[in-house]
Amino acid sequence: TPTPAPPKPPLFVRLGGMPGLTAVVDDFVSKVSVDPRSKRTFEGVNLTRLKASVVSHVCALSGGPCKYEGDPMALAHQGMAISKEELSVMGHYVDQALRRQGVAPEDREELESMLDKLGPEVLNK
Ligand code: HEM
Repeated sequence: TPTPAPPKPPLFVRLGGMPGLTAVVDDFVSKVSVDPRSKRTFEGVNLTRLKASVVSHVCALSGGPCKYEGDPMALAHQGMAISKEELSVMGHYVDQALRRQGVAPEDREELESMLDKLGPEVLNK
């Protein structure tokens, strides 16, 4: 009888656990917060605190051992009027950070499709 495929570890583990995820978030937040096309909303924001909060959010979403205690997405982006372009600039830097960190293509896609689903919650609030 055929051997069943072994279960995949959670996405969090495939992203490299806390060290991998921290490196990815540090990379893309640093880029998106200085790119002239997307830096607008980051003025005066504590990036260290923001990075920690985003790590905890993505960790929880990807099956990691975190509890996200920040604001829900629509509330966190309230009053920012984030545009499609700003979201797509961020998407570009997320993809670049995942590649740089050596995350496998299918795992990259899994995270990116998770983030795509949150787009409507952050856009135009
Ligand atoms: C799917 C897309 C996104 C996700 C999942 C996301 C996630 C988050 C999270 C978890 C926080 C922290 C909230 C808290 O600590 O209470 C946050 C805050 C923030 N996000 Fe996003 N975000 C997204 C898109 C964007 C985009 C496209 C921009 C701008 C280009 C942006 C700008 C900000 C800023 C400036 C803050 C900090 C607000 C503050 O501390 O005053 N976000 N986001």
